[in-house]
Amino acid sequence: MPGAPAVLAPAYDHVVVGGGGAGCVVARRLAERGATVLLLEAGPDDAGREDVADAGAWPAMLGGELDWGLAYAPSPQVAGRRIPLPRGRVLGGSSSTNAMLWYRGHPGDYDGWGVPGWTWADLAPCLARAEGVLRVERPHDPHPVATALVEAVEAAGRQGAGGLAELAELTAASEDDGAGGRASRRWSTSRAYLRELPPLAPVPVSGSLTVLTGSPVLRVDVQRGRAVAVVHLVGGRAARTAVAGDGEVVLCGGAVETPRLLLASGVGDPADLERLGVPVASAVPGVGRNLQDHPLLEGVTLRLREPRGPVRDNGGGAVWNWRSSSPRGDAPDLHCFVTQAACATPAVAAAHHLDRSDPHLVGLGVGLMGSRSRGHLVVRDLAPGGAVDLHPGLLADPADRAALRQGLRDVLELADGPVFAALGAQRLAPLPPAGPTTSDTDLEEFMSLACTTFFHACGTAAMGREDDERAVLDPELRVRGVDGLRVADASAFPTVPTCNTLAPVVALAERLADLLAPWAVRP
Ligand SMILES: Cc1cc2nc3c(=O)[nH]c(=O)nc-3n(C[C@H](O)[C@H](O)[C@H](O)COP(=O)(O)OP(=O)(O)OC[C@H]3O[C@@H](n4cnc5c(N)ncnc54)[C@H](O)[C@@H]3O)c2cc1C
Repeated sequence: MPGAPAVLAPAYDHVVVGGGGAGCVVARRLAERGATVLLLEAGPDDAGREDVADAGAWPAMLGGELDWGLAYAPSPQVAGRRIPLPRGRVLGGSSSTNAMLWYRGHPGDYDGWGVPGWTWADLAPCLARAEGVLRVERPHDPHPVATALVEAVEAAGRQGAGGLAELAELTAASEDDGAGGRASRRWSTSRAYLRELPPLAPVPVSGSLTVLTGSPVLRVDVQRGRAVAVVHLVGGRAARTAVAGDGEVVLCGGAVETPRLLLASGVGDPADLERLGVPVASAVPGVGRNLQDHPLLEGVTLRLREPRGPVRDNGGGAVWNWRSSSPRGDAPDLHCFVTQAACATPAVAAAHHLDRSDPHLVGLGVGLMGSRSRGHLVVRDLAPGGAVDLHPGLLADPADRAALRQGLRDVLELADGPVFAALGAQRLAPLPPAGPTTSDTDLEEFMSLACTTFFHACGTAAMGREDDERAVLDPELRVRGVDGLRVADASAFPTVPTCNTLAPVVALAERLADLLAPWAVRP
Protein backbone atom coordinates (compact mmCIF):
# COMPACT_ATOMS: atom_id res chain seq x y z
CA MET A 1 0.00 0.00 0.00
CA PRO A 2 2.71 2.61 0.86
CA GLY A 3 4.92 4.24 -1.75
CA ALA A 4 4.66 7.08 -4.19
CA PRO A 5 1.46 6.99 -6.22
CA ALA A 6 1.97 8.05 -9.83
CA VAL A 7 -0.42 10.97 -9.45
CA LEU A 8 -1.92 12.45 -6.33
CA ALA A 9 -5.56 13.43 -6.52
CA PRO A 10 -6.10 17.21 -6.17
CA ALA A 11 -8.22 16.59 -3.05
CA TYR A 12 -9.05 13.89 -0.51
CA ASP A 13 -11.82 13.63 2.06
CA HIS A 14 -9.23 13.46 4.82
CA VAL A 15 -5.51 14.11 4.93
CA VAL A 16 -3.66 12.43 7.80
CA VAL A 17 -0.30 14.04 8.61
CA GLY A 18 2.26 11.61 10.04
CA GLY A 19 2.14 7.84 9.55
CA GLY A 20 3.21 6.87 13.05
CA GLY A 21 1.77 5.06 16.05
CA ALA A 22 -1.51 6.93 15.64
CA GLY A 23 -1.51 8.01 11.99
CA CYS A 24 -1.55 4.51 10.45
CA VAL A 25 -4.54 3.61 12.64
CA VAL A 26 -6.46 6.79 11.86
CA ALA A 27 -5.84 6.57 8.11
CA ARG A 28 -6.86 2.94 7.77
CA ARG A 29 -9.96 3.31 9.94
CA LEU A 30 -11.18 6.44 8.13
CA ALA A 31 -10.76 4.73 4.75
CA GLU A 32 -12.66 1.69 6.05
CA ARG A 33 -15.47 4.02 7.02
CA GLY A 34 -15.90 5.23 3.47
CA ALA A 35 -13.58 8.22 3.05
CA THR A 36 -10.83 8.83 0.52
CA VAL A 37 -7.73 9.31 2.66
CA LEU A 38 -4.20 10.53 1.99
CA LEU A 39 -1.59 9.58 4.62
CA LEU A 40 1.58 11.69 4.41
CA GLU A 41 4.73 10.47 6.17
CA ALA A 42 8.01 12.39 6.29
CA GLY A 43 10.21 9.31 6.61
CA PRO A 44 10.71 6.24 4.42
CA ASP A 45 8.65 3.05 4.23
CA ASP A 46 9.48 0.50 6.94
CA ALA A 47 8.47 -2.58 4.91
CA GLY A 48 11.30 -5.05 4.36
CA ARG A 49 13.66 -3.35 6.82
CA GLU A 50 15.37 -5.92 9.04
CA ASP A 51 16.42 -3.27 11.59
CA VAL A 52 12.72 -2.51 12.16
CA ALA A 53 11.42 -6.08 11.99
CA ASP A 54 13.95 -7.74 14.34
CA ALA A 55 12.49 -7.19 17.81
CA GLY A 56 15.90 -7.25 19.48
CA ALA A 57 17.50 -4.68 17.19
CA TRP A 58 15.73 -1.50 18.29
CA PRO A 59 18.54 -0.04 20.48
CA ALA A 60 20.76 0.15 17.38
CA MET A 61 18.20 2.46 15.72
CA LEU A 62 18.44 5.09 18.49
CA GLY A 63 19.82 8.28 16.97
CA GLY A 64 20.17 6.60 13.54
CA GLU A 65 18.80 7.34 10.09
CA LEU A 66 15.19 6.63 11.14
CA ASP A 67 15.33 9.04 14.10
CA TRP A 68 14.39 12.72 14.17
CA GLY A 69 17.52 13.40 16.30
CA LEU A 70 15.85 15.52 18.99
CA ALA A 71 17.13 16.15 22.51
CA TYR A 72 15.91 17.52 25.83
CA ALA A 73 17.63 20.70 26.99
CA PRO A 74 19.97 20.46 30.00
CA SER A 75 18.59 21.19 33.48
CA PRO A 76 20.09 21.09 37.00
CA GLN A 77 17.98 18.05 37.97
CA VAL A 78 19.77 15.96 35.32
CA ALA A 79 23.25 17.29 36.08
CA GLY A 80 23.19 19.68 33.13
CA ARG A 81 23.11 16.86 30.61
CA ARG A 82 21.50 17.04 27.16
CA ILE A 83 19.27 13.95 26.89
CA PRO A 84 18.58 12.51 23.43
CA LEU A 85 14.84 12.10 22.71
CA PRO A 86 14.43 9.44 20.02
CA ARG A 87 11.34 9.67 17.74
CA GLY A 88 10.76 7.41 14.75
CA ARG A 89 10.97 9.12 11.34
CA VAL A 90 9.64 6.24 9.27
CA LEU A 91 6.29 4.71 8.40
CA GLY A 92 4.98 3.36 11.71
CA GLY A 93 6.72 6.27 13.46
CA SER A 94 7.95 5.40 16.93
CA SER A 95 5.93 2.16 16.82
CA SER A 96 8.51 1.03 14.23
CA THR A 97 11.49 1.96 16.41
CA ASN A 98 10.24 1.51 19.97
CA ALA A 99 10.86 -1.15 22.61
CA MET A 100 7.46 -2.80 21.92
CA LEU A 101 6.11 -2.95 25.47
CA TRP A 102 2.32 -3.03 25.38
CA TYR A 103 0.84 -1.73 28.62
CA ARG A 104 -2.74 -0.45 28.73
CA GLY A 105 -2.39 1.65 31.85
CA HIS A 106 -4.90 1.89 34.64
CA PRO A 107 -8.58 2.90 34.40
CA GLY A 108 -7.75 5.84 36.67
CA ASP A 109 -5.32 7.23 34.08
CA TYR A 110 -8.15 7.86 31.63
CA ASP A 111 -10.89 8.65 34.14
CA GLY A 112 -8.46 11.16 35.69
CA TRP A 113 -8.29 13.16 32.44
CA GLY A 114 -11.77 14.45 33.27
CA VAL A 115 -12.65 14.90 29.58
CA PRO A 116 -16.09 13.67 28.47
CA GLY A 117 -15.82 10.74 26.07
CA TRP A 118 -12.34 9.71 27.22
CA THR A 119 -12.98 7.56 30.28
CA TRP A 120 -11.71 3.99 30.68
CA ALA A 121 -15.22 2.82 29.73
CA ASP A 122 -14.91 4.74 26.44
CA LEU A 123 -11.37 3.58 25.65
CA ALA A 124 -11.39 -0.07 26.76
CA PRO A 125 -13.34 -1.14 23.62
CA CYS A 126 -10.83 0.79 21.47
CA LEU A 127 -7.93 -1.07 23.11
CA ALA A 128 -9.70 -4.38 22.60
CA ARG A 129 -10.25 -3.53 18.92
CA ALA A 130 -6.57 -2.63 18.50
CA GLU A 131 -5.53 -5.90 20.10
CA GLY A 132 -7.47 -7.68 17.38
CA VAL A 133 -5.20 -6.06 14.79
CA LEU A 134 -1.81 -5.78 16.50
CA ARG A 135 -0.18 -9.00 17.72
CA VAL A 136 0.57 -8.79 21.43
CA GLU A 137 2.55 -11.67 22.97
CA ARG A 138 4.58 -12.46 26.05
CA PRO A 139 8.09 -13.95 25.60
CA HIS A 140 7.93 -17.68 24.75
CA ASP A 141 11.46 -18.42 25.89
CA PRO A 142 12.28 -15.69 28.41
CA HIS A 143 15.85 -14.74 29.16
CA PRO A 144 17.09 -15.79 32.64
CA VAL A 145 17.27 -12.14 33.80
CA ALA A 146 13.61 -11.72 32.87
CA THR A 147 12.52 -14.68 34.98
CA ALA A 148 14.91 -13.51 37.72
CA LEU A 149 13.06 -10.20 38.07
CA VAL A 150 9.71 -11.97 38.52
CA GLU A 151 11.21 -14.44 41.01
CA ALA A 152 13.03 -11.71 42.92
CA VAL A 153 9.79 -9.79 43.42
CA GLU A 154 8.14 -13.00 44.65
CA ALA A 155 11.06 -13.83 46.95
CA ALA A 156 10.89 -10.34 48.47
CA GLY A 157 7.16 -10.78 49.18
CA ARG A 158 6.32 -7.83 46.91
CA GLN A 159 4.26 -9.79 44.37
CA GLY A 160 0.61 -8.76 44.75
CA ALA A 161 1.42 -6.34 47.58
CA GLY A 162 0.35 -3.26 45.62
CA GLY A 163 2.31 -4.46 42.61
CA LEU A 164 2.76 -7.09 39.95
CA ALA A 165 5.89 -8.51 38.31
CA GLU A 166 5.33 -10.48 35.11
CA LEU A 167 6.73 -11.33 31.71
CA ALA A 168 6.09 -8.31 29.52
CA GLU A 169 3.43 -8.07 26.82
CA LEU A 170 5.08 -7.00 23.57
CA THR A 171 3.82 -5.83 20.18
CA ALA A 172 6.00 -8.56 18.70
CA ALA A 173 5.33 -12.17 17.78
CA SER A 174 7.38 -15.32 17.69
CA GLU A 175 7.52 -16.12 13.97
CA ASP A 176 9.31 -18.42 11.56
CA ASP A 177 12.84 -17.05 11.03
CA GLY A 178 13.10 -18.63 7.58
CA ALA A 179 15.90 -20.95 8.79
CA GLY A 180 13.84 -23.54 10.65
CA GLY A 181 13.77 -21.60 13.90
CA ARG A 182 11.67 -18.94 15.60
CA ALA A 183 12.45 -15.26 16.03
CA SER A 184 10.68 -12.36 17.72
CA ARG A 185 9.37 -9.96 15.04
CA ARG A 186 7.91 -6.46 15.49
CA TRP A 187 4.26 -5.59 14.92
CA SER A 188 4.25 -1.83 14.32
CA THR A 189 1.02 0.00 13.54
CA SER A 190 2.21 0.25 9.92
CA ARG A 191 2.61 -3.50 9.66
CA ALA A 192 -0.65 -4.24 11.50
CA TYR A 193 -2.96 -1.60 10.03
CA LEU A 194 -1.44 -0.98 6.58
CA ARG A 195 -0.03 -4.37 5.57
CA GLU A 196 -1.61 -7.21 7.56
CA LEU A 197 -5.27 -6.16 7.54
CA PRO A 198 -7.08 -7.35 4.41
CA PRO A 199 -7.07 -4.81 1.55
CA LEU A 200 -9.95 -2.37 1.48
CA ALA A 201 -12.94 -3.33 -0.62
CA PRO A 202 -13.11 -1.31 -3.83
CA VAL A 203 -14.67 2.15 -3.92
CA PRO A 204 -17.54 2.93 -3.37
CA VAL A 205 -18.14 0.06 -0.88
CA SER A 206 -15.43 1.60 1.27
CA GLY A 207 -13.08 4.48 0.74
CA SER A 208 -9.52 4.39 -0.41
CA LEU A 209 -6.19 4.92 1.27
CA THR A 210 -3.19 6.47 -0.44
CA VAL A 211 0.08 6.40 1.51
CA LEU A 212 2.90 8.71 0.50
CA THR A 213 6.25 8.34 2.28
CA GLY A 214 9.16 10.79 2.06
CA SER A 215 6.67 13.66 2.09
CA PRO A 216 7.13 16.03 5.05
CA VAL A 217 4.21 18.38 5.64
CA LEU A 218 5.25 22.01 6.04
CA ARG A 219 1.95 23.50 7.18
CA VAL A 220 -1.80 23.34 7.03
CA ASP A 221 -3.43 26.02 4.90
CA VAL A 222 -6.09 27.67 7.09
CA GLN A 223 -8.41 30.05 5.29
CA ARG A 224 -11.26 31.94 6.96
CA GLY A 225 -11.06 29.67 9.99
CA ARG A 226 -11.08 26.37 8.08
CA ALA A 227 -8.30 23.91 7.19
CA VAL A 228 -8.56 23.64 3.41
CA ALA A 229 -5.27 22.02 2.33
CA VAL A 230 -1.84 20.85 3.40
CA VAL A 231 1.44 22.05 1.93
CA HIS A 232 3.96 19.20 1.71
CA LEU A 233 7.14 18.23 -0.09
CA VAL A 234 6.98 15.73 -2.93
CA GLY A 235 10.37 14.89 -4.38
CA GLY A 236 11.74 17.92 -2.55
CA ARG A 237 9.24 20.34 -4.13
CA ALA A 238 6.32 22.00 -2.38
CA ALA A 239 2.91 20.63 -3.33
CA ARG A 240 -0.55 21.58 -2.11
CA THR A 241 -3.20 18.93 -1.57
CA ALA A 242 -6.71 20.02 -0.65
CA VAL A 243 -9.34 18.48 1.59
CA ALA A 244 -12.61 18.00 -0.24
CA GLY A 245 -15.85 19.63 0.95
CA ASP A 246 -16.26 19.12 4.66
CA GLY A 247 -13.27 16.77 4.95
CA GLU A 248 -10.65 17.22 7.64
CA VAL A 249 -6.92 17.34 8.26
CA VAL A 250 -5.83 15.10 11.15
CA LEU A 251 -2.41 15.87 12.64
CA CYS A 252 -0.58 12.75 13.88
CA GLY A 253 3.01 14.04 13.85
CA GLY A 254 3.76 13.21 17.47
CA ALA A 255 4.39 15.31 20.57
CA VAL A 256 7.07 17.57 19.04
CA GLU A 257 6.18 17.84 15.35
CA THR A 258 2.43 18.32 15.87
CA PRO A 259 2.81 21.52 17.92
CA ARG A 260 5.40 22.69 15.39
CA LEU A 261 2.88 22.09 12.56
CA LEU A 262 0.19 23.96 14.50
CA LEU A 263 2.48 26.97 14.90
CA ALA A 264 3.52 26.80 11.23
CA SER A 265 -0.21 26.91 10.41
CA GLY A 266 -0.88 29.98 12.54
CA VAL A 267 -2.31 28.19 15.58
CA GLY A 268 -0.66 28.99 18.89
CA ASP A 269 0.20 31.66 21.39
CA PRO A 270 0.13 34.99 19.49
CA ALA A 271 3.51 35.93 21.04
CA ASP A 272 5.08 32.72 19.70
CA LEU A 273 3.52 33.27 16.29
CA GLU A 274 4.78 36.84 16.15
CA ARG A 275 8.31 35.68 17.06
CA LEU A 276 8.11 33.09 14.28
CA GLY A 277 6.62 35.53 11.78
CA VAL A 278 3.40 33.57 11.22
CA PRO A 279 0.02 35.38 10.96
CA VAL A 280 -2.47 34.29 13.61
CA ALA A 281 -5.15 31.90 12.34
CA SER A 282 -6.32 30.99 15.84
CA ALA A 283 -4.95 32.20 19.17
CA VAL A 284 -4.43 29.04 21.24
CA PRO A 285 -1.89 29.72 24.00
CA GLY A 286 -1.65 26.07 25.10
CA VAL A 287 0.25 24.90 21.99
CA GLY A 288 3.65 23.55 23.11
CA ARG A 289 2.88 23.88 26.83
CA ASN A 290 2.24 20.90 29.14
CA LEU A 291 5.15 18.78 27.84
CA GLN A 292 5.36 15.61 29.92
CA ASP A 293 7.44 12.44 29.99
CA HIS A 294 8.27 9.73 32.49
CA PRO A 295 11.72 10.00 34.06
CA LEU A 296 13.66 6.76 33.66
CA LEU A 297 16.82 5.79 35.54
CA GLU A 298 19.27 3.99 33.31
CA GLY A 299 22.06 3.02 35.61
CA VAL A 300 21.48 0.05 37.92
CA THR A 301 24.06 -2.36 36.51
CA LEU A 302 24.85 -5.94 37.50
CA ARG A 303 27.68 -8.20 36.34
CA LEU A 304 26.65 -11.85 36.03
CA ARG A 305 28.95 -14.78 36.66
CA GLU A 306 28.37 -16.15 33.13
CA PRO A 307 28.02 -14.19 29.87
CA ARG A 308 24.37 -13.27 29.42
CA GLY A 309 24.08 -14.89 25.94
CA PRO A 310 22.21 -13.79 22.80
CA VAL A 311 19.42 -11.23 22.99
CA ARG A 312 15.88 -12.64 23.18
CA ASP A 313 12.59 -10.87 22.47
CA ASN A 314 12.97 -7.09 22.83
CA GLY A 315 16.14 -7.37 24.90
CA GLY A 316 14.19 -7.17 28.16
CA GLY A 317 11.25 -9.42 28.78
CA ALA A 318 9.88 -8.70 32.27
CA VAL A 319 8.40 -5.74 34.14
CA TRP A 320 7.41 -4.91 37.69
CA ASN A 321 4.76 -2.25 38.41
CA TRP A 322 4.16 -1.19 41.98
CA ARG A 323 3.08 1.72 44.14
CA SER A 324 5.17 4.24 46.04
CA SER A 325 3.98 5.52 49.42
CA SER A 326 2.48 8.64 47.78
CA PRO A 327 1.33 7.78 44.25
CA ARG A 328 -0.28 10.43 41.99
CA GLY A 329 -3.52 8.45 41.70
CA ASP A 330 -4.92 4.92 41.93
CA ALA A 331 -2.41 3.32 39.59
CA PRO A 332 1.01 1.80 40.32
CA ASP A 333 3.41 4.71 39.87
CA LEU A 334 6.75 2.85 39.86
CA HIS A 335 8.04 0.60 37.09
CA CYS A 336 11.08 -1.61 36.64
CA PHE A 337 12.29 -3.62 33.64
CA VAL A 338 15.31 -5.75 32.97
CA THR A 339 17.73 -5.26 30.09
CA GLN A 340 19.78 -8.08 28.59
CA ALA A 341 22.75 -5.73 28.29
CA ALA A 342 24.20 -2.79 30.18
CA CYS A 343 21.64 -0.02 30.46
CA ALA A 344 23.48 3.01 31.78
CA THR A 345 23.72 6.61 30.63
CA PRO A 346 27.19 7.75 29.51
CA ALA A 347 27.37 9.80 32.74
CA VAL A 348 26.75 6.75 34.95
CA ALA A 349 29.15 4.66 32.87
CA ALA A 350 31.88 7.27 33.29
CA ALA A 351 31.28 7.77 37.02
CA HIS A 352 31.35 3.99 37.67
CA HIS A 353 34.02 3.05 35.08
CA LEU A 354 31.61 0.67 33.35
CA ASP A 355 32.63 -1.16 30.21
CA ARG A 356 29.19 -1.24 28.59
CA SER A 357 30.37 -3.77 26.00
CA ASP A 358 31.12 -6.38 28.70
CA PRO A 359 28.92 -9.41 27.76
CA HIS A 360 28.34 -10.21 31.46
CA LEU A 361 26.45 -6.97 32.16
CA VAL A 362 22.69 -6.63 32.58
CA GLY A 363 20.61 -3.70 33.78
CA LEU A 364 17.53 -2.79 35.75
CA GLY A 365 15.66 0.30 34.54
CA VAL A 366 13.59 2.22 37.09
CA GLY A 367 10.82 4.54 35.90
CA LEU A 368 8.44 6.95 37.57
CA MET A 369 5.11 6.49 35.81
CA GLY A 370 3.08 8.81 38.03
CA SER A 371 5.25 11.86 37.37
CA ARG A 372 3.88 15.29 38.24
CA SER A 373 6.51 17.50 36.59
CA ARG A 374 5.43 19.57 33.59
CA GLY A 375 7.48 21.37 30.95
CA HIS A 376 7.11 23.11 27.61
CA LEU A 377 8.73 23.41 24.20
CA VAL A 378 9.88 26.44 22.23
CA VAL A 379 9.97 26.09 18.45
CA ARG A 380 12.90 28.02 16.93
CA ASP A 381 12.56 26.82 13.32
CA LEU A 382 9.28 25.89 11.64
CA ALA A 383 10.83 23.35 9.22
CA PRO A 384 10.01 19.72 10.13
CA GLY A 385 12.72 18.45 12.48
CA GLY A 386 14.20 21.97 12.84
CA ALA A 387 15.56 23.58 16.01
CA VAL A 388 13.32 23.28 19.04
CA ASP A 389 14.07 23.74 22.75
CA LEU A 390 12.52 20.90 24.70
CA HIS A 391 12.13 21.47 28.45
CA PRO A 392 10.34 18.43 29.92
CA GLY A 393 11.00 19.42 33.54
CA LEU A 394 12.20 15.90 34.40
CA LEU A 395 12.42 15.53 38.23
CA ALA A 396 11.59 19.20 38.74
CA ASP A 397 8.81 18.37 41.22
CA PRO A 398 10.22 17.30 44.64
CA ALA A 399 7.42 14.70 44.93
CA ASP A 400 8.76 13.05 41.76
CA ARG A 401 12.26 12.88 43.22
CA ALA A 402 10.93 11.35 46.46
CA ALA A 403 8.92 8.68 44.63
CA LEU A 404 11.79 7.77 42.33
CA ARG A 405 14.21 7.54 45.27
CA GLN A 406 11.86 5.03 46.80
CA GLY A 407 11.67 3.10 43.53
CA LEU A 408 15.46 3.02 43.30
CA ARG A 409 15.81 1.75 46.87
CA ASP A 410 13.25 -1.01 46.19
CA VAL A 411 15.05 -2.12 43.04
CA LEU A 412 18.46 -2.11 44.73
CA GLU A 413 17.04 -4.38 47.41
CA LEU A 414 16.04 -6.88 44.71
CA ALA A 415 19.35 -6.51 42.88
CA ASP A 416 21.23 -7.34 46.08
CA GLY A 417 18.86 -10.19 47.02
CA PRO A 418 19.19 -13.98 46.76
CA VAL A 419 17.66 -14.45 43.28
CA PHE A 420 20.19 -12.28 41.46
CA ALA A 421 22.92 -13.64 43.79
CA ALA A 422 22.13 -17.10 42.41
CA LEU A 423 23.15 -15.75 38.97
CA GLY A 424 26.41 -14.62 40.53
CA ALA A 425 25.34 -11.00 40.12
CA GLN A 426 27.66 -8.34 41.42
CA ARG A 427 26.32 -4.79 41.52
CA LEU A 428 28.57 -2.33 39.68
CA ALA A 429 26.28 0.71 39.78
CA PRO A 430 25.31 2.42 41.87
CA LEU A 431 28.34 1.24 43.78
CA PRO A 432 27.74 -0.60 47.04
CA PRO A 433 26.97 0.18 49.78
CA ALA A 434 24.06 2.09 48.13
CA GLY A 435 20.97 0.54 49.68
CA PRO A 436 18.46 1.22 52.45
CA THR A 437 21.01 3.14 54.50
CA THR A 438 22.27 5.32 51.66
CA SER A 439 21.44 8.98 52.11
CA ASP A 440 18.83 10.71 49.99
CA THR A 441 21.54 13.06 48.78
CA ASP A 442 23.68 10.20 47.44
CA LEU A 443 20.69 8.63 45.72
CA GLU A 444 19.69 11.95 44.17
CA GLU A 445 23.20 12.46 42.87
CA PHE A 446 23.01 9.06 41.18
CA MET A 447 19.54 9.87 39.86
CA SER A 448 20.74 13.12 38.33
CA LEU A 449 23.35 11.15 36.34
CA ALA A 450 21.04 8.22 35.49
CA CYS A 451 17.83 10.10 34.64
CA THR A 452 16.84 9.97 31.01
CA THR A 453 13.64 9.87 28.96
CA PHE A 454 11.29 6.90 29.04
CA PHE A 455 10.52 7.97 25.42
CA HIS A 456 6.98 8.97 26.44
CA ALA A 457 6.86 12.65 25.42
CA CYS A 458 3.25 13.86 25.24
CA GLY A 459 0.74 16.55 26.20
CA THR A 460 1.83 19.45 23.97
CA ALA A 461 -1.55 19.95 22.25
CA ALA A 462 -3.77 18.67 25.01
CA MET A 463 -7.48 18.02 24.87
CA GLY A 464 -9.70 19.41 27.59
CA ARG A 465 -13.23 20.17 28.60
CA GLU A 466 -15.06 22.89 26.67
CA ASP A 467 -14.48 25.34 29.54
CA ASP A 468 -10.75 24.56 29.94
CA GLU A 469 -8.95 27.59 28.51
CA ARG A 470 -5.54 25.84 28.61
CA ALA A 471 -6.76 23.11 26.28
CA VAL A 472 -5.70 23.13 22.64
CA LEU A 473 -8.33 20.57 21.60
CA ASP A 474 -11.98 20.17 22.45
CA PRO A 475 -13.28 16.79 23.67
CA GLU A 476 -13.62 15.60 20.05
CA LEU A 477 -9.96 16.49 19.35
CA ARG A 478 -10.87 19.54 17.24
CA VAL A 479 -8.30 22.31 17.27
CA ARG A 480 -9.79 25.37 18.95
CA GLY A 481 -10.89 28.03 16.51
CA VAL A 482 -10.20 26.07 13.30
CA ASP A 483 -12.82 23.98 11.50
CA GLY A 484 -11.74 20.75 9.86
CA LEU A 485 -8.51 20.35 11.87
CA ARG A 486 -7.95 17.71 14.56
CA VAL A 487 -5.02 16.24 16.43
CA ALA A 488 -4.85 12.52 17.20
CA ASP A 489 -1.51 11.50 18.72
CA ALA A 490 0.43 11.62 22.00
CA SER A 491 0.23 15.44 22.00
CA ALA A 492 -3.45 15.18 22.88
CA PHE A 493 -2.99 13.54 26.31
CA PRO A 494 -3.87 16.00 29.10
CA THR A 495 -1.75 13.98 31.57
CA VAL A 496 0.78 11.26 30.80
CA PRO A 497 -0.80 7.89 31.64
CA THR A 498 1.09 5.59 34.02
CA CYS A 499 2.03 3.21 31.20
CA ASN A 500 4.19 3.04 28.10
CA THR A 501 2.42 5.35 25.71
CA LEU A 502 1.80 3.35 22.52
CA ALA A 503 -1.31 1.56 23.81
CA PRO A 504 -3.08 4.79 24.82
CA VAL A 505 -2.00 6.42 21.53
CA VAL A 506 -3.52 3.58 19.49
CA ALA A 507 -6.69 3.65 21.62
CA LEU A 508 -6.97 7.40 21.05
CA ALA A 509 -6.53 6.92 17.29
CA GLU A 510 -9.21 4.23 17.19
CA ARG A 511 -11.55 6.53 19.10
CA LEU A 512 -10.90 9.48 16.77
CA ALA A 513 -11.95 7.30 13.85
CA ASP A 514 -15.22 6.62 15.71
CA LEU A 515 -15.72 10.36 16.18
CA LEU A 516 -15.40 10.89 12.42
CA ALA A 517 -17.62 7.86 11.72
CA PRO A 518 -20.51 9.78 10.17
CA TRP A 519 -18.45 9.53 6.98
CA ALA A 520 -19.47 5.89 6.85
CA VAL A 521 -23.08 6.83 6.14
CA ARG A 522 -22.60 9.64 3.66
CA PRO A 523 -24.18 9.00 0.25
C1 LIG B 1 12.98 4.42 21.30
C2 LIG B 1 11.55 4.41 21.77
C3 LIG B 1 11.13 3.39 22.61
C4 LIG B 1 9.80 3.36 23.04
N1 LIG B 1 9.35 2.27 23.71
C5 LIG B 1 8.02 2.12 23.92
C6 LIG B 1 7.50 0.89 24.39
O1 LIG B 1 8.22 -0.08 24.60
N2 LIG B 1 6.16 0.81 24.56
C7 LIG B 1 5.32 1.87 24.32
O2 LIG B 1 4.11 1.74 24.55
N3 LIG B 1 5.81 3.04 23.88
C8 LIG B 1 7.12 3.17 23.63
N4 LIG B 1 7.60 4.32 23.09
C9 LIG B 1 6.66 5.44 22.88
C10 LIG B 1 5.66 5.20 21.75
O3 LIG B 1 6.25 4.52 20.67
C11 LIG B 1 5.11 6.56 21.35
O4 LIG B 1 4.47 7.16 22.46
C12 LIG B 1 4.09 6.48 20.21
O5 LIG B 1 4.61 5.82 19.08
C13 LIG B 1 3.68 7.90 19.84
O6 LIG B 1 2.79 7.85 18.77
P1 LIG B 1 2.53 9.16 17.92
O7 LIG B 1 1.62 8.75 16.82
O8 LIG B 1 2.14 10.25 18.83
O9 LIG B 1 3.96 9.57 17.34
P2 LIG B 1 4.97 8.73 16.45
O10 LIG B 1 4.73 7.27 16.59
O11 LIG B 1 6.33 9.23 16.77
O12 LIG B 1 4.57 9.11 14.96
C14 LIG B 1 4.69 10.40 14.41
C15 LIG B 1 4.89 10.24 12.91
O13 LIG B 1 4.69 11.47 12.26
C16 LIG B 1 5.73 11.65 11.31
N5 LIG B 1 5.88 13.09 11.10
C17 LIG B 1 6.26 14.01 12.02
N6 LIG B 1 6.24 15.25 11.49
C18 LIG B 1 5.81 15.11 10.21
C19 LIG B 1 5.59 16.03 9.15
N7 LIG B 1 5.81 17.35 9.30
N8 LIG B 1 5.16 15.53 7.97
C20 LIG B 1 4.92 14.20 7.79
N9 LIG B 1 5.15 13.29 8.77
C21 LIG B 1 5.58 13.74 9.96
C22 LIG B 1 6.92 10.99 11.94
O14 LIG B 1 7.96 10.70 11.04
C23 LIG B 1 6.28 9.75 12.55
O15 LIG B 1 6.20 8.71 11.63
C24 LIG B 1 8.91 4.40 22.66
C25 LIG B 1 9.35 5.43 21.83
C26 LIG B 1 10.64 5.43 21.37
C27 LIG B 1 11.08 6.52 20.43
